[in-house]
Amino acid sequence: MSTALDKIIEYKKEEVATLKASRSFESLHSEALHQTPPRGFAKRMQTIANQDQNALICEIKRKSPSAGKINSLSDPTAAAKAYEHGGAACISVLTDMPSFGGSLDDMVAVRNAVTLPVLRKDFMIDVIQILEARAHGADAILLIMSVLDDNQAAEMHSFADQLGMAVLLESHNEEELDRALSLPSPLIGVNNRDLKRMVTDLETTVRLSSRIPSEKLLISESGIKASEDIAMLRKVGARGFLIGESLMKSGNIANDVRELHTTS
Ligand SMILES: O=P(O)(O)OC[C@@H](O)[C@@H](O)c1c[nH]c2ccccc12
Repeated sequence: MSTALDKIIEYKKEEVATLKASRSFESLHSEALHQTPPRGFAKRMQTIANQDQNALICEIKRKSPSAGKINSLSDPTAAAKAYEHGGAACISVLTDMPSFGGSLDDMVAVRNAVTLPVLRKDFMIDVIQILEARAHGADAILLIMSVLDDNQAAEMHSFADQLGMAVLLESHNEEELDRALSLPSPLIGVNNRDLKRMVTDLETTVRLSSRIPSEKLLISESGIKASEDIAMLRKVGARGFLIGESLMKSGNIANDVRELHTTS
């Protein structure tokens, strides 16, 4: 049976083919090299985590396969500024249009509106998407272990390294996590949401946490709504948190970010 994730990967392959047909690797590469330098995404996450505080990656998204419509968000920069004021470490912007209603234009606008490092959140299956991300100013990318084999993950990781970008490695089970841990990035995301079945369970972070060595930063992703969630996840060592839906639906984003940021 094909899952929501399978469908996304199918149209990503088409998007990549369209991109390759419209842009040469060389011209995109030169654009990427002429961009404003990357902001230190991993450094900022680690500095905050090392102070025993919560390093929040706050996310901009309009809709999702699991939640449906979240926020019509006529101006994503207003939310981004509120994230910054509330004390977010970094910002993630969904750039996938069909399933999440986002775009590279959103990401560019957000990055121009804040001083925080910005992650291009999309389904990366080819190095050209990383080049495209940097050419639009992205400071970091997400690599989802379940959609990449070891060779692809290693190749894409080192390509991002060469461009000076940070890499957030996402896993959802033991096998994916062990593969992520063998790569150099310190940013180890555990997605509490099963992208195949679209069910979310914070216990995923709890279960996988013991496998993560102390030199890596555990970032718990998805389904985080309240201070109690953060307090529980901190107990198993998480100091990084990726939060979207609950903040996008908040009536006072900056306040909510501040509360989550300072939860101990
Ligand atoms: O909106 P939430 O439940 O707070 O989750 C944010 C983020 O973790 C989620 O958007 C996400 C995590 N990994 C992904 C991969 C692709 C798309 C989306 C995601």
